[in-house]
Amino acid sequence: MTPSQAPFPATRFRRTRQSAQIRALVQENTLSVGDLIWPVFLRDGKDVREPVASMPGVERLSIDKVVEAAREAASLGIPAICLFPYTDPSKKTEDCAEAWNPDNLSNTATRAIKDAVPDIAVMTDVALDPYNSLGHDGFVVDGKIPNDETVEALVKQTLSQARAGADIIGPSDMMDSRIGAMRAALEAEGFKDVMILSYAAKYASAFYGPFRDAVGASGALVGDKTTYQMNPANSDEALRLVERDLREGADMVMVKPGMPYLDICRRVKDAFGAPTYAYQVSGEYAMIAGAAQNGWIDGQKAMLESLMCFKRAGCDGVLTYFAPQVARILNG
Ligand SMILES: NCc1[nH]cc(CCC(=O)O)c1CC(=O)O
Repeated sequence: MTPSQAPFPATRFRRTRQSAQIRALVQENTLSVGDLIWPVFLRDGKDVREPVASMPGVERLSIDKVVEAAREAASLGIPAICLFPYTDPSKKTEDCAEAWNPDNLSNTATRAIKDAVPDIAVMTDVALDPYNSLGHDGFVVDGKIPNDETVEALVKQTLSQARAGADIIGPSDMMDSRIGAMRAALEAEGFKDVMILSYAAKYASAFYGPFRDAVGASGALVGDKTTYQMNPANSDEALRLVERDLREGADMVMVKPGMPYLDICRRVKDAFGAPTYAYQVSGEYAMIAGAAQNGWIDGQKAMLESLMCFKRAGCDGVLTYFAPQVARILNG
């Protein structure tokens, strides 16, 4: 499209900005509650709400509390909640077997939410890091992360989540070929309607720091994740990964982190037109919430602006820790 306009003064751009009513008429994008996926942190116990120090306003919730949270989210109109477990360190092992335990925290919470709150979609996380004593998303063998052995484990984890009732499976591990393997296993077990939202373009990012605190993986992690997560310098590679994952059967794709990667969101949406999501990650949340707490920015305005920008960049939706807060504002 080539924008065309008459020269000044026939064209005065400020004419279409002169009042709230006129600005509303020419607004190109909208943010709505239906765009939100709410990531929440789980922990064991009962009646527990435990603040996450590096994410002001975010708490780890025991299962009874997460059911309450899901009920509230559903009543606000939030379509999906995404579960991340804080695993007791005594359950973390090098073989990561807790990841596919049918009764692990994530699967137990999924069943509890699906029972009590049928009208919210449950998304789960596929990766070994919450269960790995070495903190990586895959197995660690001789200091390396073996791809194919890890994919076998991710498939077991996927099936345990589908059996627990997960609606959307979110592989965040960045192993090659996992989408195809997961899709085939889901199909073979009759889970034809279980969706896959692939973390297709996931970058090795410093913005995940507070999340690793929240799930207790910071202390455990040996080394970094640069042999499987993407180099922040790359953009063409993101398109190749998205194409690969769509061809393997992903229903939806994600770019992660969000705000520093809006150019990737736009390229992905333009190139494939697939349902495209961004993850406004823990460090992005912490920057806004932390600055707001100090009185350095208007937290509410910054939150709304940041989320609108994802829509402008072509995203169909956003995973954001701000979901309930923003839903309350949007609902008036
Ligand atoms: N499988 C790990 C995982 N899943 C979601 C996040 C980050 C989310 C956030 O920072 O909010 C991470 C962190 C990582 O890759 O180390």
